[in-house]
Amino acid sequence: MARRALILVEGTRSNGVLYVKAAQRLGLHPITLSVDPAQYDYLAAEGSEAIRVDTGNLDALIGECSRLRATNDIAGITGLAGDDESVSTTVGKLCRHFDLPGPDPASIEGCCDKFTQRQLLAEAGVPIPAYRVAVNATEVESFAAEIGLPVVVKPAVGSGSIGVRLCRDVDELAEHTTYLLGGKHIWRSSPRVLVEEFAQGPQYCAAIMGNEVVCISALDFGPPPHFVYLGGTYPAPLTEDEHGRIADVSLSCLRALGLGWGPTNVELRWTKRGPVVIEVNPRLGGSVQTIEAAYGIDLVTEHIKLVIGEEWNLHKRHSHIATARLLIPDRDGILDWVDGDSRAAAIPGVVEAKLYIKPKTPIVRKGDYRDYIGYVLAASPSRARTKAIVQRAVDSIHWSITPFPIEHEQSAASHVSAPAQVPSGEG
Ligand SMILES: Nc1ncnc2c1ncn2[C@@H]1O[C@H](COP(=O)(O)OP(=O)(O)OP(=O)(O)O)[C@@H](O)[C@H]1O
Repeated sequence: MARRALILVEGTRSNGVLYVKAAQRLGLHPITLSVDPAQYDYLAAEGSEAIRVDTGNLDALIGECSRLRATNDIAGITGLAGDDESVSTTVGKLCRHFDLPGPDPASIEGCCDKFTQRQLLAEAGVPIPAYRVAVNATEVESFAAEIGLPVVVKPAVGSGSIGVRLCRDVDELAEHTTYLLGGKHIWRSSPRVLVEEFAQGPQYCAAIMGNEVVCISALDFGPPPHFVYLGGTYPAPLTEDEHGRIADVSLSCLRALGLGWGPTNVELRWTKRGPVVIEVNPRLGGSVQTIEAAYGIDLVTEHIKLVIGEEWNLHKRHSHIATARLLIPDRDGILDWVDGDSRAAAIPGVVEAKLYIKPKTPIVRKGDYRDYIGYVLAASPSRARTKAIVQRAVDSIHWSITPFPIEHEQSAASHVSAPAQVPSGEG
């Protein structure tokens, strides 16, 4: 009998290995298709099959999957869009081609362009920040003046907070516009920049499967002008009324965007006018392990079940308070040493403590999700206890970074302006 294969198009540093392992647990043979499989360390570490394919090219993917069908029963296909969200649309089309369960590619495409997404949400009356799309510096400047500073300026297509900045005055605005439009930012398509009202208030994220809000978390970010994701807590401390309003707005996004198949993540901020939608992503967020620690639901496994046409089970097995904390280096330079991960992992209540970096690695912070060097996840039945456990774990991890010599420091300084973000860092 042919083995049952799960095709994974591309991967991610956070969720990729979870998909590979969950597929194996479900008795499936995972096969990753990627433009560069070597970028995913877990494939070699797990000995998981990978094939080099131009995943930006639908015909190439169809060709490879057709070839694989000779020796495999393809049970399902799904995509793990890392930096390149167009993968999700291509995967939707690939599923349609092979008549396999998958999301609507047109809805995914609309969602992945932040400007189109804003337009669709605005038409449906979903609360969002004021926004404009600009193609040159003059437009950025005049739209920012129209909206009023501070504004958030970001690429119309992108993820992981790459190129997203808070511009509080005209100098920051000019500097970031030059960064985005002056050749430093890498554009996959013609440059378009969103200029948005800065929606101020605590940030939440609704994790949705199908049309069901599974849970809502509170998210933490590093200091402005960057939006470096620092972690999140499940469930968010919300009243029933606040929870209901966030859930309602999140579900209205699904209707506006034609989503509702598989996982969706809705990020919102609670502002003076209540919940305002920051972004809708048609995929699982990076918090699946935190959700599992809080509720005992493995959303990766449940997503794969949907992808292969099986029934999922979103039943919560328990209800704990789970917090994930990413460790961000406090300065640029060469990492001399780092330790304490096993000490942190041994603390009761710590689910996982990991370091992603080895000594002698140069560190140049970028001001986005790529900056994290470690991770701590803790859970307990009480909010205060979880908070204390996370703090103890973070405090157990130490490192030392020697700044670059002066000539490097000057060139590095142009990428960087974030101060220390994790109090546990050495020095
Ligand atoms: N208009 C805004 N008002 C307030 N905060 C914003 C706004 N736009 C973006 N942000 C902040 O910047 C972060 C990243 O922005 P956004 O989600 O648009 O970018 P992204 O690159 O798609 O990130 P991700 O893939 O993590 O969702 C948001 O999570 C939010 O904290």
